[in-house]
Amino acid sequence: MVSRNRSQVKDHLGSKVLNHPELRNTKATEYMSHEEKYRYNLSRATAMLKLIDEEGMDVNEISKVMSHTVSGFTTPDGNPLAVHQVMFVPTLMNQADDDQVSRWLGDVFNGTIVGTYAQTELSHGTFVRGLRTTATYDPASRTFDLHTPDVSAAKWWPGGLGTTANHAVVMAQLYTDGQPRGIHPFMVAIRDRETHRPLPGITVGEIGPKLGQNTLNNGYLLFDHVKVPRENMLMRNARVNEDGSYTKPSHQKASYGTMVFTRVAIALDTVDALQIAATIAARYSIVRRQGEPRDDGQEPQIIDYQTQQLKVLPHIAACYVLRASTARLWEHHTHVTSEVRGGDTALLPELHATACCLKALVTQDCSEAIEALRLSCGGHGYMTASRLPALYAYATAGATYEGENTVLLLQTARYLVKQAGGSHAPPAAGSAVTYLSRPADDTPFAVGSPAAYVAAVGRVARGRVTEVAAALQADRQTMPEADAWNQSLVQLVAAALAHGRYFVVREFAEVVSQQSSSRAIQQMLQLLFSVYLAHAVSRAEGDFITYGGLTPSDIRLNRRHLLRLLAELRPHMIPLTDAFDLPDRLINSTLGAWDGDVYRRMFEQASHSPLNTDEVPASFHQAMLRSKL
Ligand SMILES: CC/C=C/C/C=C\C/C=C\C/C=C\C/C=C\C/C=C\CC/C=C/C(=O)SCCNC(=O)CCNC(=O)[C@H](O)C(C)(C)COP(=O)(O)OP(=O)(O)OC[C@H]1O[C@@H](n2cnc3c(N)ncnc32)[C@H](O)[C@@H]1OP(=O)(O)O
Ligand SMILES: Cc1cc2nc3c(=O)[nH]c(=O)nc-3n(C[C@H](O)[C@H](O)[C@H](O)COP(=O)(O)OP(=O)(O)OC[C@H]3O[C@@H](n4cnc5c(N)ncnc54)[C@H](O)[C@@H]3O)c2cc1C
Repeated sequence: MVSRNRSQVKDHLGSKVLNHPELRNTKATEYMSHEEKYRYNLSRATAMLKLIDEEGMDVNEISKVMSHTVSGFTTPDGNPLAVHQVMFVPTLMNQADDDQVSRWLGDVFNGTIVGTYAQTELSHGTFVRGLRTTATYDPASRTFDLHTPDVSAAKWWPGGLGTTANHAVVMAQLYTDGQPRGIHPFMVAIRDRETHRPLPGITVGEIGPKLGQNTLNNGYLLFDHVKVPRENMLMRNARVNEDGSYTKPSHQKASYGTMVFTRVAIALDTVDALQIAATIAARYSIVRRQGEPRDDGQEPQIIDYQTQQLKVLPHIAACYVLRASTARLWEHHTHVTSEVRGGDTALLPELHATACCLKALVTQDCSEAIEALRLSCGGHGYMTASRLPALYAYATAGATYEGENTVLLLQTARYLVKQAGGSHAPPAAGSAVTYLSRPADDTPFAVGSPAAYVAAVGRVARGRVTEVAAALQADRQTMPEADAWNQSLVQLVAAALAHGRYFVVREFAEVVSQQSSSRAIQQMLQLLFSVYLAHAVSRAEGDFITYGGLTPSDIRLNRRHLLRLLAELRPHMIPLTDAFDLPDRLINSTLGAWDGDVYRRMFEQASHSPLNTDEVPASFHQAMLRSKL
């Protein structure tokens, strides 16, 4: 399979990280101050960056060492250099022209330039066209004037901006020749390279605590008529010439390319967080015994409760299915990007539509799944030391950043309804939307046949898309476009998710059919796929009756089938999570260690509480006794 499926930690790079002299020794950060946590995470992030540079890693290797599996170990509270690595560097590589690349990349790679991607403003994140930071070109001085008109246009959120970056790619409204030209990227120095002080005209700082990822170092940034040389507009796509004349990009959304890349990376990466959570919950569900003793005199392992199996096992299947389909999306992105660089943008619209819906589907599924897995660990899952709260905080952030999920699903829906209505360029060979222009797959539904399930998932997607496309078309005859669109929003989102589900299951079906290494592996993949499919039907029974061709009796049969499959999967649960190849140091959970020694670990972590240092803490005298007086 694809490179991301190789062991991430037992290979050369993974073990380099785990055994690196500046990384191998970790500290518990729970009781550190905000500043101490930042310093700890930053120094580890810097060591990682040096390692990436020393090893000369390519993008696939970087994706492994930056993955949540590894970065949860290197930077447990959020990587202040993540946006530098995942967005700033790729933006320069893909949107700067060759001269600019040679001007900046040396300093980026030697660590002199540390950057961020500054797009979102206080009042605009989703609606990128509405950003209000301006970049006005003056041919006389050959400079852009970057300006923040008022506080609502302050940049707000960029990772690493708070106190780490000295440069930013700033997305701003370009004005040249007196004309607005839309959003363009500018390379802007924001802090002095030597002193790290903000440069004249720049106001910059950190935005404050968040649900999680507190050392991502998100920041704010305002410009007071900051002059930026003409050569600092990133010019691989659009250009502003010295006289102020403007050359359009080859694709109107070329400057959104970094967002597409990051959406693909997030989809791939959020599965890492799910794998960790699933491993923790699986191991804990074996160790934990509670309830009326059985014939053997022992209380039951909680995993033997049917309800617990439903809480845990489908998410293990999801790890396999989502990992494979997102890895294939990653490969597809690499292919389309090289075509776009060669000037052929034909595949870009569909890549954008697919990246949007997979990023949304995966972050939504994974954050819901991680929360279910956390609940499956009862009270102990609520403890920070279980790691489950932090994994949830990580996954749910992915539902908002890089395009809020509803908004992204609406982008996919826009593409799908155009395809269904024939108003878009026809899809290329191998496209994921050809099913919309073909008759529905009428393979009869049969419990136990993955192919029949996949066909039903396809009918749901097709039914959802064609129905909402027709409703939209009808409304357009009687009301303005924006009202017609708003009238269908909920159904559009459902259609895009259904399309995403179909994409995922078709990709996995192909992975299973291509797998040839052993019959046992083939059978296990089939079982995992069957669990995923039966669970997908059980989560959306109404859809499968309405559009998928299932009868109420099929639905009842599927419910029983799912529970039977879970019982079949249960003995394989530990090998299946062990196969994620996550050493204890990377899991970093009191509940999820390999040896299952949960209760000792819980006491051990409690011993670190500063409130346990003295038998009677000073606060007793300072607060409680005083309040009694
Ligand atoms: C060297 C490198 C190494 C690498 C590292 C490698 C790997 C990393 C691996 C692991 C790490 C993984 C994950 C990272 C983990 C953590 C990350 C850390 C922090 C997160 C950082 C977060 C950053 C951000 O959030 S940045 C801000 C993101 N903001 C958004 O996403 C805003 C969302 N809004 C939009 O994108 C747009 O407003 C819009 C919704 C798309 C609408 O745009 P617009 O109004 O301009 O367009 P229209 O809707 O009118 O559509 C017109 C037309 O354009 C088409 N379109 C739109 N976008 C695109 C596109 N991008 N590409 C192609 N086409 C596009 C649209 O479909 C319409 O087409 P039609 O007219 O034909 O219908
Ligand atoms: C942890 C984190 C890190 C981030 N890092 C960065 C970064 O490095 N750089 C950067 O530039 N930005 C960053 N962001 C900002 C992020 O990209 C935005 O927050 C995100 O794109 C969502 O935009 P918003 O905040 O404007 O949400 P809003 O758009 O205000 O969303 C609020 C609600 O409005 C709904 N809504 C909005 N528009 C529509 C619509 N057209 N149709 C239907 N519903 C709609 C949404 O669905 C949502 O329910 C980060 C955010 C977070 C949380």
